[in-house]
Amino acid sequence: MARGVAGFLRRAYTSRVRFLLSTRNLHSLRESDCRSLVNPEFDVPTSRFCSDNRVRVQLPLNDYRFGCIGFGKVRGFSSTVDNNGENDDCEEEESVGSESEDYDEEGVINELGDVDESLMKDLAVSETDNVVESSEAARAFNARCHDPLELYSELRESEVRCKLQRSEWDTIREIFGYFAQSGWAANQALAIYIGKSFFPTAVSKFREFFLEKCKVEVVQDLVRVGPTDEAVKFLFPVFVEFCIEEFPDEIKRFKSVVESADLTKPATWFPFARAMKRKIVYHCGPTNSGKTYNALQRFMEAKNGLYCSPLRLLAMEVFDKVNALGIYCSLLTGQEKKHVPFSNHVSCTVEMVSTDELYEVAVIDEIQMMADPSRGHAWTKALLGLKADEIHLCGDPSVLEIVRKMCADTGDELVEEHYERFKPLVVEAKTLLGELKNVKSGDCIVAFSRREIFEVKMAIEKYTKHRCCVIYGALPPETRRQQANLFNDQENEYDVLVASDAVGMGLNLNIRRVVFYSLNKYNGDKIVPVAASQVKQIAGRAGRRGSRYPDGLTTTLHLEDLSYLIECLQQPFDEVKKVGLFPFFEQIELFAAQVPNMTFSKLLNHFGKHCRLDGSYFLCRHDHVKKVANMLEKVEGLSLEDRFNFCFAPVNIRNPKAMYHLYRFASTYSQDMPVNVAMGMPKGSAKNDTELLDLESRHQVLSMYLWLSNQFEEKNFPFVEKVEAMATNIAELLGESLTKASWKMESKEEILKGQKKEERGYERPASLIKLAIKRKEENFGVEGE
Ligand SMILES: Nc1ncnc2c1ncn2[C@@H]1O[C@H](COP(=O)(O)OP(=O)(O)OP(=O)(O)O)[C@@H](O)[C@H]1O
Ligand SMILES: [Mg+2]
Repeated sequence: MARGVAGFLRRAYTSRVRFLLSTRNLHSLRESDCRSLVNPEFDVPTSRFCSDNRVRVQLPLNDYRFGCIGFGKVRGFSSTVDNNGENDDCEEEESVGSESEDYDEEGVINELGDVDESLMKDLAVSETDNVVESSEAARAFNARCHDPLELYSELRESEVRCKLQRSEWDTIREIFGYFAQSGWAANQALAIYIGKSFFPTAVSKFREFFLEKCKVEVVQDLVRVGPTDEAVKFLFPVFVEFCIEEFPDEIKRFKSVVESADLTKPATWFPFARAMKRKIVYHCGPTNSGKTYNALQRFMEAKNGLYCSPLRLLAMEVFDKVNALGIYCSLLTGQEKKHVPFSNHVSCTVEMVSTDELYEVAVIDEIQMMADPSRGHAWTKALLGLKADEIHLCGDPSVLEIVRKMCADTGDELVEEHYERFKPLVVEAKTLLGELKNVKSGDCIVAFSRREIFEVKMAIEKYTKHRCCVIYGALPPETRRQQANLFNDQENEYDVLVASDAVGMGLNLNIRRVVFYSLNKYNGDKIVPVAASQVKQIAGRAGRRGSRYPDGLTTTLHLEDLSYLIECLQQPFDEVKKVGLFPFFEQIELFAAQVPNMTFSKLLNHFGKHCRLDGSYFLCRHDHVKKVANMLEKVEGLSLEDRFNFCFAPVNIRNPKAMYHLYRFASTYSQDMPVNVAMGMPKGSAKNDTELLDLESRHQVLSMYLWLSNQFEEKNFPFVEKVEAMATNIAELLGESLTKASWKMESKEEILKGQKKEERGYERPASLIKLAIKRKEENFGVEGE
């Protein structure tokens, strides 16, 4: 018995046939009636009469069909409808080879690729309530046997314009207005490749046509029904016929666009991986349970292997660790390629995964990142595309179910290994009672903004004997590593770490206790509570096996945050329903050919609007790519591929200096000239926050240059060595600056000096003291911007 979408399609379809039957008597039921349901011109069904006087409609192989906007694997079904149209007499059967069983209703997606619940609702309503039959006016209307197809033919041939009264005219206008607003009709129209953007135009032309040609009695019947769903459902088949005849070019164009934005069945994008018999081992468990350790054991045993890391820092950590154990291993990140002679092992960042090489063992760390809204596609691609006999996935249980599903799709063998934490993480109920002077040696204070991090560091160093190292996202990995080493090393006075969520993934640090300074975070748009999964990840840095403090503790600075911390730690992992995807350049190129003369940013928008995805996948966010694309619009002479590469360069779009340099790189490149960094070296370490920010952004520019040098030819980016040396020096200066940092953070006014208000993006939270007072007053209200 078909379930999910197939069943749903069948219900929707049967209901439609029933509707048709309810408007006609048996003797007038013809093949063309079925054609009004699904048009053969668009590869939809063939229909025929059976000898038992029943009409059988066979839906052939196609994914995008009338009556349902389902994409994907449903290969077809047949529906046999009894001539009296009654439910009990309805016989349904599934065509041979239907794959509908493993499909679910999530596969019903709209033009934007989201599940369209209104469609589901609409169709469910048409199934259960049979609106047509429930309405008096509609029944009378149907009784008059307006066959939509016949009506259409009549309208086409008619040359008389009927005379309408003012009130009739108004009602008809309302009916067409209602039609144009109908989500149901817009969704249904997609099946004949009338896109949502074209739908209103099509309806408006249809109205003109209808009013021009229609017979007065039909109009009067319609007026009686009024602007209702019944009227829409009656008019729709006529509209379909009209569109097919009137807009063949638009339909053809939209069909090509839709087909070229097809992201369904991503497993089939990697035929070599599909040809292999891969074994997937899922190391599934909470933080600090030995997942990565065990996967790496297998990696090191193999004759060749690939380790895919979520962070450059972690890729470096594995690179160092594995080489130290005598296994030659190279390093590959967007910015650096360190080839170790005779190495058969590679430690890389997940974005750098090559699906061309063959490996015995590959490790994909933090596999739950497949669900990351922006970067998820890199993990999905690695899992689907890696050519490795054995792939070890390390991650929490949130993606276990979807990995099972993906393995069933790819035909890979899945072995699950479940882990428990080495030691339970203990929550300290006392908290720091709002006083940073209560910090202890081995504490890691976690804050979610750069300003908070420095305020905490300054306060601790001013009021206690402790010294602090800092780790946050804008620091180069080399500096983060230097700070982590400084903190891990017991031979110095740096015994407290102040960090952002940049410490959250996989790192092994000598942390005794993780203290959340706050549990709110700016998400690029507004301030929101930190997600439970992230809280767990970060808290899981405390008490790592083999560290100085194998018993982990966690708590908050403020007592009022404690309950949220406990809630997060107790929450089971949410099951991930969808994982990220993003098109390859070749797919974008194919799509671009269908929509010529479109700017790159519009092209990406358009792709996002029209792409088709299976129910288990979502299209990753690419807002920052679009922002870069907009900026680079003025740069002429870049090929689509060049533009694609420049737009994906790692750049902080809120940093005008970095954006300026990216623009300059692209325009120099477009003139086929060697790209230079055109940036001097600072004289020494930073003496204040402005200088520190300057060092950070200089490093970001250099890092971007190195990344681009790996995407383009050497002749275009010839100064790699010089830039590498500069980047190393700046990372060192940053390290020095951080260890010496003791300046007062600048006020908001000072920071804003020379910067327009709207450019500053994130408004940093108030100072430590002000924030504490505010919190007490508000009793931990979540603040938005
Ligand atoms: N069998 C083992 N023998 C010795 N040390 C181990 C063993 N298993 C794990 N460790 C050590 O325990 C620490 C945590 O292990 P690991 O990094 O593998 O945890 P994890 O489950 O991957 O955590 P996370 O989810 O935070 O990445 C590491 O320092 C690792 O070297
Ligand atoms: Mg790990």
